Amino acid sequence: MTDVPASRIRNFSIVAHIDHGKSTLADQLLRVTQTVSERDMKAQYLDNMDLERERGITIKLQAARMNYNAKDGNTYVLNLIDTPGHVDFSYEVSRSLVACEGALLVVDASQGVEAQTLANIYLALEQDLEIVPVLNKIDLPGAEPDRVKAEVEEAIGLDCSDAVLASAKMGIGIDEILEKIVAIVPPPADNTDRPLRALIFDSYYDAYRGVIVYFRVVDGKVRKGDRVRLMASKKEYDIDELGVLSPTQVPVDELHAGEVGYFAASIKSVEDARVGDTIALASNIPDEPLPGYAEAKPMVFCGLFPTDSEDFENLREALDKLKLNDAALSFEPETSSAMGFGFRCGFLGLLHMEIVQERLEREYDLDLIITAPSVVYRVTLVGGEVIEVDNPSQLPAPQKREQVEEPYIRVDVIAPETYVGAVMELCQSRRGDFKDMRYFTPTRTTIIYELPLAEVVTDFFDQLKSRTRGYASMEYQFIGYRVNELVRLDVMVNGDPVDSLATIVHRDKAYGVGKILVEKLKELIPRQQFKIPVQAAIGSRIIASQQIPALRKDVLAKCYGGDISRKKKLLQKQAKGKKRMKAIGTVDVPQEAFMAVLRLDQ
Ligand SMILES: Nc1nc2c(ncn2[C@@H]2O[C@H](COP(=O)(O)OP(=O)(O)OP(=O)(O)O)[C@@H](O)[C@H]2O)c(=O)[nH]1
Repeated sequence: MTDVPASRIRNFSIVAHIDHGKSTLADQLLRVTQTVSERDMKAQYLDNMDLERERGITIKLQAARMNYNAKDGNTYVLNLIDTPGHVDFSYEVSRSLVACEGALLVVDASQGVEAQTLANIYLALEQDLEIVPVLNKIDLPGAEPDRVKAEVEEAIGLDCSDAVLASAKMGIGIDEILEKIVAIVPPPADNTDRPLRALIFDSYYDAYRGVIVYFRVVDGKVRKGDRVRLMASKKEYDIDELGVLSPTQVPVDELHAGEVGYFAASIKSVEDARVGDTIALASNIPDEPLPGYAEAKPMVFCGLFPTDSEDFENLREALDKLKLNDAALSFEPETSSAMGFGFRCGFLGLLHMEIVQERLEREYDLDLIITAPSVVYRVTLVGGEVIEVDNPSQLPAPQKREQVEEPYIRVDVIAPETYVGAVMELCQSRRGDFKDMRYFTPTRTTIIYELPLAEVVTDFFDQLKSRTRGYASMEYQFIGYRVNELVRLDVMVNGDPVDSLATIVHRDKAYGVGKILVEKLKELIPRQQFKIPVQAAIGSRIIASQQIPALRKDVLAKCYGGDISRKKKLLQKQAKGKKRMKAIGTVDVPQEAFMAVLRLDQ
């Protein structure tokens, strides 16, 4: 199985915007090459996590090896390396692209170029990959292949005269795609004589065999039983099992330069075999690792607290388990005066955060209070020391600090031109700096802004979607830290400061935010037997205040007459609120209150 010459190997990935049909096309390739029998063919074979399937997004990338009998009479080994499609994971996207020589660019012929089409294709072009353009969904009545071809040419500068017109759903154009892969994607360089260097492009934790490492051999060869060194982590292991992915794991004895496969070596956690690391032979370590290893750094943090403090240990266990399989997740214990014991967790981005939260609740049955996400601030203290603050309540007092810097991102929004005004208004209101706007067709534009990440981790994406009726797509990229006039806004409930409600805001926005925040909290915190003051403060200065009136005997009394639907709504609201509450002093505060700061526009 491994005696294929490099000239008969093609390594490629598929890049596409979400929903443009990447998984459906991958299924078809597996089907047509008979890699997976019709009987075993589950829909969307490559997306095998439940959560992924439900959300219809690809999170973990995977690989599949296919044998293709081409029209030239030769059999080729095609390695498909699946790339995750979402913005949070662009680091993983670029790792998997490094493992390839070419990429299929899949664009929905009824939709056209979207933000992630552009972001992913730029990553591919940066790696000098050969691109095979594919216009998918040509079976749809709304498909406009000629218009979309022109769009791709204009936006990316890629010749589309030869683009494949395909329908992954109907199985149209699949043979043509396979032939194009053989013709256009270059074979890997035959570097089998060099010392082993292989790139890890994915890994996952298996309870029985330890971490399964997916890799591409760039130089040299690797055999079962070899002792390997992971160059970044400097750890060494003996390979217990080596194999290829077709797409189930099939053991082999040896893999050489250009091939893609997996190994197991009783590695305890994915942290020890991180994506992007270089595998070498312990007995023959090359001078340089493969380029480009960078640790994925958490950008967004939030607090996770069990509603029932008895669940703290269960939460720790659950996080430990998730961490085995997710090197990018970070967490450490956090003690909050208001919330008790919990964990401060770091994520690559918002989607990553949502997925982890959902898993904890779903797979581990934990009832959690989640605090509003925060970015990492860089604070220079008086005296020059620089510290990182990922928890607003820990921002040192003004007299102790010299300056505060916050992370900035570049956001590329693609939208029909009718929504340009709406997009710009949103970005302006989030402290954005306008950078550029470009029409790539008479009716579609890219709008580029630089924005503080903190303004985007709130409800930016939801707002963008609702203000453009779902027609805009976006992509973001971290560009560095900038100094700003930032202050900490504290919140007091019934006179007690609630550290988990503290937030960092721009000085110019502090009054507005404080005012709306206390109004929101007044709505969200259920009435109790006594009056509850809710206040927002900067330092010792109260800048806004509201009072939650004491409970009347019958909460439904205020619903006049027979307005049953309003009554129902109120009861539902109460039932929902009851589910997740945290007692802060004598006041029960519901989950929604901790997220109130994110929804100030509504
Ligand atoms: N009509 C039509 N629908 C298609 C075609 N290809 C895919 N679809 C549908 O488009 C939707 C999205 O397809 P997927 O293959 O899940 O898209 P994807 O790009 O893998 O999405 P992510 O995994 O989220 O990145 C599904 O409902 C598919 O059935 C096609 O050629 N024609």
